[in-house]
Order: sequence, then structure tokens, then C-alpha cells
Amino acid sequence: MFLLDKIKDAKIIFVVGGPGSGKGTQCEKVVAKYGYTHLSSGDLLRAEVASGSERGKTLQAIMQKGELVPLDTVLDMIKDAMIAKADVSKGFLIDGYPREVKQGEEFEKKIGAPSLLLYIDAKPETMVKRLVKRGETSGRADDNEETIKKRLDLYYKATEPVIAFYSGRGIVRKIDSELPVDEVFTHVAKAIDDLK
Ligand SMILES: Nc1nc2c(ncn2[C@@H]2O[C@H](COP(=O)(O)OP(=O)(O)OP(=O)(O)O)[C@@H](O)[C@H]2O)c(=O)[nH]1
Ligand SMILES: O=c1ccn([C@@H]2O[C@H](COP(=O)(O)OP(=O)(O)O)[C@@H](O)[C@H]2O)c(=O)[nH]1
Ligand SMILES: [Mg+2]
Repeated sequence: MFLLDKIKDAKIIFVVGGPGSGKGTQCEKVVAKYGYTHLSSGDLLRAEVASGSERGKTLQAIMQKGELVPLDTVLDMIKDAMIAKADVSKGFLIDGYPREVKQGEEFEKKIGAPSLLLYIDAKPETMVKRLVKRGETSGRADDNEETIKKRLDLYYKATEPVIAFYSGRGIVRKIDSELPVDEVFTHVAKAIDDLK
């Protein structure tokens, strides 16, 4: 069987939410409970930057400004990472992707359709507060106030339409991430359990 056919048998979950909404935090808990494969688009890009490659240098400049890197770059990285796990994975959490409707459409053309979109929702003030705090220790070049503001603006402009797009298909579950982490997770777990 081709690897892409195996991926078609696995569940694909998009995890979408503003910067600092808690996507990564919830994905870790899903991995612990369900054994799904967690692929964070931001983490994949940061790994490329850390490798010191020429491509990484270009990416770093874009990310530091809080802008979006070219669509094909992210999609190729996600696809390669999915293929590498195709044999062992019963489900994929695609964290921080799609950032714009076009990215979602391209993903579906090249890989497959998501069964669920987890919309991790927090207030902008909450997201800024969390990121500023995370910035004290994260070492992330984009966890500074100026870039945080740009990431938020871009989120509302480019990414929120993604949620409307998939709502039309009835696969969006909105999760209130103002609650404490474990309570947020009970709602996330419910959404995943309902898939079965
Ligand atoms: N109080 C509270 N804090 C949270 C919650 N979820 C995440 N945080 C904190 O908020 C910060 C951001 O959480 P992440 O999981 O890194 O957020 P993210 O959505 O992956 O953000 P990006 O990596 O910027 O995309 C972290 O420092 C978390 O500890 C939550 O449900 N409640
Ligand atoms: O599909 C993607 C995902 C991430 N990024 C870049 O990577 C950065 C960090 O992404 P991450 O998901 O880690 O953080 P967030 O912006 O949600 O705080 C973003 O600001 C973008 O510059 C991108 O361009 N395309
Ligand atoms: Mg994250």
C-alpha cells in the first residue's frame, strides 16, 4: 500500500487558534491520551531555522516579522513529516495550520481532508499576556510585543476565515481556552471522542 493511502486511513485534525491560545499545550495532552502524532507547523519551521540551512535563514527573517512563509514550504514540511509517520500513526494533529483558506485547500489536494477542526479560542488580551510571559523563557524570537501584535493582526485577517470555511462543512468544534488547562482538555477530549 502506498504511504499516502495509509495516511488516508488515519484521522486528520486541524488545530487552529490565535498565537498563544494554547494549541501546543492541548496537543501535548492529546498525544499523551490518544497517541496521535503532533505536527506543529511552527515547530517544523523552527527546526529548519535551527539547522542553519540557507532556507532556514530566509524563514527566520519572515517569522521574526510575524509574517507568513510561502504556503508550499510549510505544506512540503508537513507532508514529509506525515509520510515519515504514516506506518505508525492512527491520527495526526496538524497544529497551527492552515493559516489561510488557501493553505487548507492545498493540503486537501495533496494529502487529504480533515475530520475535525479544533478551534482553540481565547481573548486577544489573554493571548498577548500568555505570550509575553512565555517570552521570558521561550527564547522564541517572535515572542516580543511588537511581533506578537503583528501575529495577532494576521491571525484575525488571514486565519479566522479558515474557521468560517470549515464551519460550512460542520467539522468545527470551538473550545474555550480561557479555562484552566485541564478543563480545556476535557472539552478537547470530548470532541475527539465524538469522532469515533
Ligand atoms: N491559564 C492558561 N494558560 C495557558 C493555557 N493554555 C496555554 N497556556 C499558556 O499560554 C502559553 C502559550 O501556550 P502555547 O500552547 O504555547 O500556545 P500556542 O497556541 O501553541 O502558541 P504558538 O506556539 O504561539 O502558536 C503557554 O506559556 C502556556 O503555558 C490555558 O488553558 N490556561
Ligand atoms: O503555516 C504556517 C505556520 C507558521 N508560520 C510562521 O511561523 C510563526 C510561528 O508559528 P507558530 O504556530 O509557532 O506560532 P503562532 O503564530 O501561532 O504564535 C508564525 O508567526 C509564522 O511566521 C507560517 O508562516 N506558516
Ligand atoms: Mg505552538
